[in-house]
Amino acid sequence: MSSPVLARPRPEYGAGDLLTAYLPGSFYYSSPGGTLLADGVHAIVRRGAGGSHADAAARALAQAREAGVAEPIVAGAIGFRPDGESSLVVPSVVRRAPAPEAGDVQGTHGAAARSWTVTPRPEPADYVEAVRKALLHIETGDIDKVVLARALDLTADEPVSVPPLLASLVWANPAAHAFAVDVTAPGDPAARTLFGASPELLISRTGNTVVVNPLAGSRPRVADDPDDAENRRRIDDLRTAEKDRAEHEIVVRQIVDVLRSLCSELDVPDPEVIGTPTMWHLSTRITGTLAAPDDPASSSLAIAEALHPTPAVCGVPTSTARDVIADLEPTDRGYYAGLVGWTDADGDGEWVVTIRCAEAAGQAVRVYAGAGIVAGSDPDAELAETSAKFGTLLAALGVDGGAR
Ligand SMILES: C=C(O[C@H]1C=CC=C(C(=O)O)[C@@H]1O)C(=O)O
Repeated sequence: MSSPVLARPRPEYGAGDLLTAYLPGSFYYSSPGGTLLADGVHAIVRRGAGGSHADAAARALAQAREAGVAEPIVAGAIGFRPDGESSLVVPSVVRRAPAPEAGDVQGTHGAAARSWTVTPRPEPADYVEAVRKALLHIETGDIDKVVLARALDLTADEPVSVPPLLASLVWANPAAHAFAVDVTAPGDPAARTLFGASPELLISRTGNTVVVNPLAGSRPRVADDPDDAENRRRIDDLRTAEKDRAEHEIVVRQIVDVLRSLCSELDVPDPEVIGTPTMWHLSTRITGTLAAPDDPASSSLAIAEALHPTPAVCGVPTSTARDVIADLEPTDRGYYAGLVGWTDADGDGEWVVTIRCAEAAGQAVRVYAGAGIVAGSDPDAELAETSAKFGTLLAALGVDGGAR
């Protein structure tokens, strides 16, 4: 008679357990698909010259399996620029839990309330001027669209602790794609953590199904609107505004072009309006069936790299828009407008667009926000839109967002 195989039972975690267990240095990611906390570094994933992150990840995952790592993943962040920074690892230990729900997350806004000095980069008037210059590029036909971003540099009177900020972000919007990634590079004077709560899914892949959910076209959400009349008016306005529909359509078109070459079926519904605690956005939830899921080009990270940068963060045509961004934005984007997520050895995974985010190092936090500029954009309205987008992070930081 054979004896039963003894297996150590897998511990079960709740989303709140993993959020509470997060410490800087770990990788945290939660979304409606579930919660993931990854600790330790089994291997650092570096692409070779001219190679892709997806190829480097596939090699690292194969080696990790050979080394006996059970169900390895590659997790981390990739910066905006093609030659920019990346921070990808095969973690030593991965814990998973269901998606966070309102009830199981403790937190408050302003968890880190303290005194801050705030320096806008550039000054708001200079951002408005940059939008005007971008509109000239659109008028002359160099580009159809560009996303112009700005940053706020915040300095606290003591070192910034990321865990309560992350908890605040998840508490404020459990349905967001919340993340915290160690992005410290050799030689950095202090550990750096990228964290945020992105509403924009770049791609999720489960088996042969992919979901891509671009957002573009926005209105600030009114917090104090007792009968919701003003918010309803803004939603209707956004749904029908020609400028916003055009801005959105540019993004969907580029994404569909990429997915068509990979999918045997593609469902592209009409845009709808979705809300975050601070914004309303036009959203299109695209679903596809992969024609060749075993092809390395169909892994979640390979598709994410093929889609990046979408015109939700860069523009059209991509390379000219990138040049316009380099010319008009005074600060390097770093990890902002890149991608954050994870992929496993089967190619399944989830990557989000790195927006509604900040980078913390020592006493400093840099918060980013951008807005899509197309023909018909109003420079003052774009400034107001970026101010509203800062609200996601500023609320968590306990910084008054007025007139930023
Ligand atoms: C670039 C950002 O947002 C993008 C995502 C949603 C709506 C957007 C917009 O309406 O401009 C942007 O494309 C950002 O939040 O920094």
